[in-house]
Amino acid sequence: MTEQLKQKLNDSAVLRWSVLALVAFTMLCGYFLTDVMSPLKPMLEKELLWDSLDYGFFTSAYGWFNVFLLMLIFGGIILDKMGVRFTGMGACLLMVFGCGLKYYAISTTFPEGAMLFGFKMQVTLAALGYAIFGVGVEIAGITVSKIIVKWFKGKEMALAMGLEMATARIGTTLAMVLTVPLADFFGYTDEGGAFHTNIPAPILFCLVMLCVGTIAFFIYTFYDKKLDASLDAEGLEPEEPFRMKDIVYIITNKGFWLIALLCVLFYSAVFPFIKYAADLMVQKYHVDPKLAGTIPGLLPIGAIILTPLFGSLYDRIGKGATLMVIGSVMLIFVHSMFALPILNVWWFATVIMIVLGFAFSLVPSAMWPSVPKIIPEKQLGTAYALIFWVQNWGLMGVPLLIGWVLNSYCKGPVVDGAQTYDYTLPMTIFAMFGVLALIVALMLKAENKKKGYGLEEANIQK
Ligand SMILES: NCCCC[C@H](N)C(=O)NCC(=O)O
Repeated sequence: MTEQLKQKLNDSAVLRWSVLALVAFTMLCGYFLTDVMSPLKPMLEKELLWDSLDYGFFTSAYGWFNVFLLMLIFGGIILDKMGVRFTGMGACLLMVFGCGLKYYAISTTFPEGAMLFGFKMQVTLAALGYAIFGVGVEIAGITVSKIIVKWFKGKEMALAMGLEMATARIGTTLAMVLTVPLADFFGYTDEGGAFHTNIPAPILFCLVMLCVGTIAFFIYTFYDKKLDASLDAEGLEPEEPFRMKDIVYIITNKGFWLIALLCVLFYSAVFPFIKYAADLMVQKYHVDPKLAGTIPGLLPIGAIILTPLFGSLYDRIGKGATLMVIGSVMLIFVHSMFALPILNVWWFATVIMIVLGFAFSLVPSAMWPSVPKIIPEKQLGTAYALIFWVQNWGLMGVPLLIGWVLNSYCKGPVVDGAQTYDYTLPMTIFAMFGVLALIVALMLKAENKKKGYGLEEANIQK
């Protein structure tokens, strides 16, 4: 066997970082669409006459099919059985289709009073599109995690996961910062002289981005084929086959459940918060609605810088379980500050958002690379899928809960035709998720000590 053949494809640093760039870009496009509606909440209420419950219902749709139709779990099984190329391409096509349906719903004027499943026709159709997209982006997420393990195991795995998440978060930042300017740029002034933002414009932009992201993933599939060939040439099985009984192994593992619980609790206090953060800036910190996405936009920016940094720290010195505990403490602090009636000024909100950026980097950069320490590689697709499935209960339920709480208990007076809200109760709910996340993080640290998962150990093999 020649020296060239003996070398696996992922031994080439240039190649493995290049494939990471391709799949991370696909995720960036997915994250952009995920949060594109958040800064538009006040405009949706004003222009399309949605209320907070409509918005909460629409936002919760992200998890409907993942949770109730078990699409994520099927996705994980398909991933372990059919491989990353087939599953990733399928996930990309679902994202494009879901986004297309959402664009159709938002750009169409339906007859007044038209209802579907008890909600406004437009809201329900947009939600259905978002639900289909949610299946695609989540399955893309587990596929990309598995791709990273495939290319980076025994190398810079946590750094690679951190960089992938950081790139994806650029999508969230773009959603926060670009959406309103895009909607305004394509807006129009009616005969009465009133200006109307163009809400569908940023969604169309996302649709185009998702098509480009799908092409990027398609290019990746060629590298993946080559990697499998190089593993074959080395006499290594590309991947061990998956068996159904592997699911039993995963769900009887206490460490797995602790990670899954920490995941749902932590992310319930972050992603659903992002959906309401722009509105919080307007309602509590009196930020101009046109700029309201800018401060929450800092959250992913902080994470973009810090997630790879903490990932690299975990690779080199370990302390994964401790990082998750510290991140949870910071989460409680941040949401308590947002809940308390103190310093209702934009700069304080900015400082607090930056601290949340730290927490939002610490926990994910330690949590995701910890899963392969608890679960064997051949079961990873299913394990990530099961964790995402548990997490999706929160991503679905919490935005709906917050929308309902706002509509039922937090309404203030209508000012200049716009409904005002008091965010104390929603922010207290988010802080409670932080408290529960801390308890689970401490339990995970104890379990690691007992079972020796190696969560406190470095990832890079010397
Ligand atoms: N806003 C995108 C939601 C993606 C959720 C996904 N299940 C996930 O948790 N990914 C890891 C991350 O930290 O983004």
